[in-house]
Amino acid sequence: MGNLFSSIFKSREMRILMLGLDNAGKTTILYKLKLGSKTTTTVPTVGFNVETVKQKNVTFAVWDCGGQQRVRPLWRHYFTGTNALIYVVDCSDHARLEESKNELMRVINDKELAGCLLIVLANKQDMDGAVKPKELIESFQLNKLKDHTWNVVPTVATQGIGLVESLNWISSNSKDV
Ligand SMILES: Nc1nc2c(ncn2[C@@H]2O[C@H](COP(=O)(O)OP(=O)(O)OP(=O)(O)O)[C@@H](O)[C@H]2O)c(=O)[nH]1
Ligand SMILES: [Mg+2]
Repeated sequence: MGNLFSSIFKSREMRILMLGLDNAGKTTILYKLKLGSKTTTTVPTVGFNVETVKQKNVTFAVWDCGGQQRVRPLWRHYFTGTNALIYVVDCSDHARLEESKNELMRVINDKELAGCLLIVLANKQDMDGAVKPKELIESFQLNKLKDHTWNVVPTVATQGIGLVESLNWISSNSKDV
């Protein structure tokens, strides 16, 4: 009985790594999740931000790394122990979709991220001509990913649309925590 009780009510902790090109909306997402309706302005991240976000019985430690090209080599230092990768894409930035895809493939195939969940946020859906999740799946060829459970969620970070749903998808699809 004690075990049953604790397995139902025990709070879980998950380590979340958030990556994506500069200007994708990562820091906006982090603080929207942390602060809710309060609006925040962001500056390009040099280094990282980390915040804990509680959602139901899960505590997410969300690591938001700067995406500028010169700081991308730092990403790998945050891989160890990651339960889920949130990869943020600016869907209005057609010119850099290919670059974004290439960075994702480089990262997700790293041994340190073997078996972690992948959720791709198709962000900036409020912008005219934004690439839709279906098109993103095709251009990123996500169906070729065999070693990761993945999902694509449409988001508008500035309005908080799609963010809590993304955390819920992560907690309900994680096996080992
Ligand atoms: N229209 C629109 N703008 C957004 C959205 N999400 C973020 N932005 C804007 O995009 C810009 C960049 O957002 P950040 O959150 O700083 O981007 P970042 O991914 O953290 O960038 P780096 O720290 O340089 O890696 C800001 O001006 C945000 O207000 C969105 O869903 N729609
Ligand atoms: Mg940032």
